[in-house]
Amino acid sequence: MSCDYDLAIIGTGVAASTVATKVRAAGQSVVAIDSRPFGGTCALRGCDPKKLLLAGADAVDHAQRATAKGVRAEPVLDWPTLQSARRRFTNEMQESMEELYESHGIKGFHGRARFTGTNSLAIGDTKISAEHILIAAGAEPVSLDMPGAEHLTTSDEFLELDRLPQRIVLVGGGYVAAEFSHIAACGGAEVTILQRGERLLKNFDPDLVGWLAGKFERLGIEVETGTEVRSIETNDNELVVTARRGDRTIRRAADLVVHAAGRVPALEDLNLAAGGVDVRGGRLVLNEFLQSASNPSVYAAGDAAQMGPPLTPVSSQDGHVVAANLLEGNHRSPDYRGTPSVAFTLPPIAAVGFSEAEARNLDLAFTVNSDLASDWFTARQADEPVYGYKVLVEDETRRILGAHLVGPRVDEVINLFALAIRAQMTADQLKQMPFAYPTTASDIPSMLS
Ligand SMILES: Cc1cc2nc3c(=O)[nH]c(=O)nc-3n(C[C@H](O)[C@H](O)[C@H](O)COP(=O)(O)OP(=O)(O)OC[C@H]3O[C@@H](n4cnc5c(N)ncnc54)[C@H](O)[C@@H]3O)c2cc1C
Ligand SMILES: NC(=O)c1ccc[n+]([C@@H]2O[C@H](COP(=O)([O-])OP(=O)(O)OC[C@H]3O[C@@H](n4cnc5c(N)ncnc54)[C@H](O)[C@@H]3O)[C@@H](O)[C@H]2O)c1
Repeated sequence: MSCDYDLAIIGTGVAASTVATKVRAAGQSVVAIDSRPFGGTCALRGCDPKKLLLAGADAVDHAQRATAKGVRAEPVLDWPTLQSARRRFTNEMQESMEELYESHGIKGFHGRARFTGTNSLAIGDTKISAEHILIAAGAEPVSLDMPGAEHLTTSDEFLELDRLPQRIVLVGGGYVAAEFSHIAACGGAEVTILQRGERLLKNFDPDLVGWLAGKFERLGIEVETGTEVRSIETNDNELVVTARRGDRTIRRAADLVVHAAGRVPALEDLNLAAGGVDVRGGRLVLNEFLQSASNPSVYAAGDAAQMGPPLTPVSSQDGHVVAANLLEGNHRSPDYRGTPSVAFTLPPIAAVGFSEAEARNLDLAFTVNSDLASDWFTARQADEPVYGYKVLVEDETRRILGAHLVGPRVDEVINLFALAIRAQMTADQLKQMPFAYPTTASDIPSMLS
């Protein structure tokens, strides 16, 4: 049976566009389907718009820290102006993504896709068939089974707020809560984080997160850990959040309650059973080639596949892997080693490679170089006392096993450690690098002694 297209792709985010452009460039016919404007989460509702809002927050934070350098005026974040800048960027991004698909000769459909057979999809009343189907549908906020969950504001909605409400509660204490709390606090809001876990930012080193906690305090952010949100009620013009901490009940009144409690693969309405695509525990069952174990015509990539952490560089790598496997037969598997991750707090916190706990669990023999470096030049010139590092160096090989950083510009410096890990460089080779001075990177040799 001949199909309408060689490849049909559900989604138009980083994973989807990587595969679409490569497969189309090889001469195959490709159709991409998205129920929202083309471009996906990172460009339109995640990394980029968030970092634009953070740029405003960062300027306010820096000016507040720089009084000792003669900065005098009390900075104010004008939220509507900041949002106009964000909106301009997002609108341009949407347009350029639509153009990208068109200019590559990739057919685009706007609508919700669902499987109707092993090689077929329906988008509303339109039916299409394809030799291969890629699920690159991303992730969505995990549904919270509690009374009043309908009052939660999603991260998508937070990033588009026309007005910043005065009292904001964030449910959860991971990436979204940490980043949004710093944006909102610098915008003048009173912010509370209610986190079920025992600490904030579980994907980052606990000592460094402890050092960063001082900054949450300085920004006036209330952080309650070990606290599970149980319900949200409306009371006149406000929301009341009820949470449990051990046997204590905590209540907070708020104007806005934000969902920051995690995201799961967006698989729910894909009708995967009709496509013969197996799912176990809310995740697609995939082989090492990112191919469905039950339907060889189907591949998955990015947040929808969740083979690696749900981050943009992982979606991009998955895209390259799937494109290679589609074009040359199954031969490539993703290798997520040395993928850096950053939570863009003020200052940022970053990690790459093994955590100290992971390295100990693996019984590796290694040396830990770690310090709170508030008195180093980097911290002093930036007026930011939150500056510290933890670098793990394997004893026998002297290779970098993991690097963990918090402080000014570590979101850039972590990429150098990622490069060292991917290239299997030794600590001694890295120490001999002539880094430009004075930069945060020029501290690297001192982190390796
Ligand atoms: C607030 C926020 C901030 C983030 N910040 C960062 C960051 O700083 N750095 C980082 O590395 N990562 C960040 N991430 C994570 C990053 O955005 C994702 O890992 C990445 O965008 C996933 O890309 P993807 O291509 O897998 O899916 P997506 O970009 O999510 O694309 C999936 C697309 O599929 C569409 N879709 C879903 N179901 C269907 C259907 N049935 N029919 C049609 N279309 C459908 C969706 O509309 C969506 O456009 C952030 C995430 C969020 C939410
Ligand atoms: N800078 C970045 O790279 C970045 C930024 C934002 C989001 N993201 C991606 O998006 C994903 C989702 O981010 P996120 O921050 O929503 O999730 P997360 O998984 O980072 O954190 C969610 C937290 O919510 C807590 N939680 C769950 N239910 C709760 C409840 N009822 N009450 C209180 N706490 C509760 C959990 O204990 C968990 O610690 C992340 O996994 C990340 O990969 C990345």
